[in-house]
Amino acid sequence: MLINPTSPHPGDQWLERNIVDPSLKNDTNIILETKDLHVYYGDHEALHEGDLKFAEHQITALIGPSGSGKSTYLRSLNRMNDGVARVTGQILYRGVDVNQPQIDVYEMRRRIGMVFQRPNPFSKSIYENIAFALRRRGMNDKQQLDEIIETSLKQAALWDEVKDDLNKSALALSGGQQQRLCIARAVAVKPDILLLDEPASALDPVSTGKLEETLTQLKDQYTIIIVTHNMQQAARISDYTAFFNLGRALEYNVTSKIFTRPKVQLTNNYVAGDFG
Ligand SMILES: Nc1ncnc2c1ncn2[C@@H]1O[C@H](COP(=O)(O)OP(=O)(O)OP(=O)(O)O)[C@@H](O)[C@H]1O
Repeated sequence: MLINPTSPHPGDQWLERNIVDPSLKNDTNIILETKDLHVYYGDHEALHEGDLKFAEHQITALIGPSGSGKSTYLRSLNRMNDGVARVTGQILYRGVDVNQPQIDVYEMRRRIGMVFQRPNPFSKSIYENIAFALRRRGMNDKQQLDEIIETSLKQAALWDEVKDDLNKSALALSGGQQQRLCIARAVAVKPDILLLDEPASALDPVSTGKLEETLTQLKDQYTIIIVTHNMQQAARISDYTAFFNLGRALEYNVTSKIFTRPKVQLTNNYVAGDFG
């Protein structure tokens, strides 16, 4: 059955977006879960019906047409929408609702880190870009800082390119290197989850390839949720994919199924490039 992409209620097929992969039905490896999530910008409801579960050490891609609510959803997960949008419903990180008033937002964002669309390094050296957050957390031991900075740059697959000049300005790096530095900065504080909002959209194909390789390696240690417009990228790097349309997560499944045998016609149309 064809679904009208402009209809806010594509009927019973909504039910079919439900999680079907057994690993996601086993709640023991669920690190993050959203329930009955609604997000409003003023009177405009930008997101509704976004019930998703994320398994540990998996990459999940959020795909869908422009304005479908992917970034709104992602930014709600670590409260980046605070002061911008009103969020109702539950966002459970290891069973704890991140919107509870007693939550330490700074600590929560350390555990649920974020990398933005455009690389945003500070106007400081490569070393200081990473040391900054560590010092803020009270770490001042030079040897300890050196070790963590080296490990983080290695995890972000940037170490070999910058190890001989860590005092160089981060702004002198290429766009792709800057984005990997932002990943190094995010992983230095040992998060559990990394949220990435179209991290490759400003990068050339070579840098994009390196970034994808880096993300694939990072999933051994982190749970990754990535918004992308790039279907090939979602298919290449993600284990699970959620298709968003008109403010709802319409279908969610293992990536291979979303791209080869989606249950919802609209998902099929989107991944086939019929609209976007
Ligand atoms: N800061 C904001 N203030 C008001 N409305 C917003 C804001 N951010 C997003 N919106 C609206 O919320 C809806 C969802 O936008 P969102 O950016 O989440 O979609 P998206 O799927 O990420 O789109 P894109 O792929 O273009 O980034 C859109 O109607 C958008 O105009």
